[in-house]
Amino acid sequence: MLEPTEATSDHSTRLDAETIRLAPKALLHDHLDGGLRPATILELSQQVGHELPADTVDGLATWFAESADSGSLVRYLETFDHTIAVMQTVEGLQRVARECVEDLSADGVVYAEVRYAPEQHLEQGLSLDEVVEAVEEGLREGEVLAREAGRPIVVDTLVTAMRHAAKSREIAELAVRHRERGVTGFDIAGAEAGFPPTRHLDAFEYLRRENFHFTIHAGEAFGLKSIWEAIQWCGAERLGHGVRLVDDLTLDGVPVTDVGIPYADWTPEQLAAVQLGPLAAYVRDRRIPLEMCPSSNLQTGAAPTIASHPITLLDRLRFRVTLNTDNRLMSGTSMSREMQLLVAEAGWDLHHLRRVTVNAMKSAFLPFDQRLEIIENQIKPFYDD
Ligand SMILES: O=c1[nH]cnc2c1ncn2[C@@H]1O[C@H](CO)[C@@H](O)[C@H]1O
Ligand SMILES: [Zn+2]
Repeated sequence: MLEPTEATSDHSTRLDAETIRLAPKALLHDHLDGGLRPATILELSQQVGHELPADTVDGLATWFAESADSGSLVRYLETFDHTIAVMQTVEGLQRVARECVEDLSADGVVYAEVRYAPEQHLEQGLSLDEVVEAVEEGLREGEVLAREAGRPIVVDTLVTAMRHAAKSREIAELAVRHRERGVTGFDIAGAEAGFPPTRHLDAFEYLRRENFHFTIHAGEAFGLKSIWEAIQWCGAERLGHGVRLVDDLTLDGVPVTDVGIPYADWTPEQLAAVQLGPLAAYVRDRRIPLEMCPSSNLQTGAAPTIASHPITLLDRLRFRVTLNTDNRLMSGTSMSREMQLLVAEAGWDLHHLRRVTVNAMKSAFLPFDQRLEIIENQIKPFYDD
């Protein structure tokens, strides 16, 4: 039987906003082109002559959050036109990457894998390799600044191919070419419905032969079939989102999403009685990491509220859940904010935050010895204090 999760009063009383901000965090799913500072978009857009839907920092931040809040993944993705437009030069890419590292480190993130699709940054003549080199250069600058500020952080990249395009094999080769220079993995992203991951089998087979790591966005805007294909056909090591995995769970024959009790209030007996379908059982048995992004899912309609977001049920059922931001700009969020939301609305405490943090670090594409070092030297000393 599963052990109930104890909420210790000691932990909950300590969980003010500042404690959460200081807590070391590991982030596996964050889009570089979804995390720009509004002020930077404004400045860069003037330099490159790109017209924006708002002309003040606050106006722009509001425009992104509201436009992304459409309930549809396809419309959510349209907002990226305005970030990608200012990421077409070496200077633009370097600056965005550097600021990304500074912002994550200021939020207490000690390890991050940031992803982006190089094929979307070729409009002004850069080559795919030049795009990757510019981003890596900006990240290294950011790491130096963060270290100088006393907040060390390691940031690697996942190179993404767009699932509607037909470039995944070329992009996979690009990722492998830069494996010694900060690229630790590969991903596919973009509209999910109509673009199954099996369209990109060639890329995944190549990556496996290269002993390279990859994750796949699956089970966000489309259901179990997408998750099944990502794992069983493509061989994904992790799942981007994976929220729809709850469609494979029932309690007394009722889909868990129809039970109508906030997940934080489920009793140990109810949790123990949840029935896992074969795919969900496989994912839990194999400890396949789920890169979950609560706020993003509310915006795209993949989950209704924080309290009823599957992350809480899947965590209590001991799936290997990780907590992520997805797109900090579009969701107006940060790792601290995602943690605060779960604490305020879904019954999470420091014990759960520690678990998702250690899970993320265990699931990172960073080499094992470096993962252990971060867990032992940065994560455990804080959470076990
Ligand atoms: O939640 C998401 N689901 C699917 N695709 C996404 C999501 N967020 C961002 N992107 C897509 O990934 C590209 C590379 O970073 C972005 O340009 C966006 O189109
Ligand atoms: Zn994503």
